[in-house]
Amino acid sequence: MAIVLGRNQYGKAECRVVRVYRDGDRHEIRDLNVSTSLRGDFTAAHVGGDQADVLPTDTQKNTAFAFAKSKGVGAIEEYAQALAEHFVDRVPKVTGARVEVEEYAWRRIDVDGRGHDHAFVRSGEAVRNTVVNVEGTTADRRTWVVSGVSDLVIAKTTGSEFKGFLQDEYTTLAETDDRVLATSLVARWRYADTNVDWDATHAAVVRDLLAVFAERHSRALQQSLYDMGEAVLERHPEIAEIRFSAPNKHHFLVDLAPFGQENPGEVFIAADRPYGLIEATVLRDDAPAPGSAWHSTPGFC
Ligand SMILES: O=c1[nH]c(=O)c2[nH]c(=O)[nH]c2[nH]1
Repeated sequence: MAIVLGRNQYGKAECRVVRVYRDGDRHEIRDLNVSTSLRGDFTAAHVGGDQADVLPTDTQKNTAFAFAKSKGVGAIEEYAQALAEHFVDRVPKVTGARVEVEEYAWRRIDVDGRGHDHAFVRSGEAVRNTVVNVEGTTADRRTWVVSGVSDLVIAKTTGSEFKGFLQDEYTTLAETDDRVLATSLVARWRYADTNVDWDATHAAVVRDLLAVFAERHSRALQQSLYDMGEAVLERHPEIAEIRFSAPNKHHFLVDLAPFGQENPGEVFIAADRPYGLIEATVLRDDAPAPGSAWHSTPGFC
């Protein structure tokens, strides 16, 4: 029997990069969480502790900050791609790089109807993210971009039912044709290529997800996810597939009868645990193979 090194990668997780643009009085702020991960043949580092081929994670962190200054932060997809290409091109042993970027949104503080020049408030609506995987150097480069959104907390107070489900001796859930449907949506979508207007497409996809959730009657969260995914793929030919992870944030009707009150869908208890966890992928049947697009992105079926 021999013991050998299996799959491995290494990098700096969660570099909190804040880039302020201060070209005039009116500043701009970009707030990122950047994680890098390099892969290749790093056997010598693991088996024997030889660091000769190892670009320290500290250097990877420094590069993330230096690029925020020298290249600026445009769309997070572009910034992540530049970083990933740098590591693959410049570090001899690196054959693949994964760069994940989350972006926290800020908006200007409104003072007398005008957005302040240099004071901001975090807008907590959702977190935009991207994962860029690059393999091979210039002549033989492959790039995969998966972008998405997390913490998109959404609810509808009607237009949702759940009935006709399988029942057995353990079933107690009542059928309903009018319930609150709520989730904290995580969606990630894989682009078919890299020739994309990243900011515009991201905004449009989020708009489409929200509109379908709002307007389409839901027979179950599963159906809502499928409908949302189908709409995104119909409207965005540049997207090959979309994956969802959606906790069903149950809202249970409170029994107010002991207090002599009726409760026609007005007072709910929002339970935080346990929750149903509904996950689904919606894709084109002729979607290009995912390759390394989903490398190290857990939490999706
Ligand atoms: O939308 C739902 N899907 C389910 O699979 C499920 N199961 C459950 O108890 N409630 C719900 N709601």
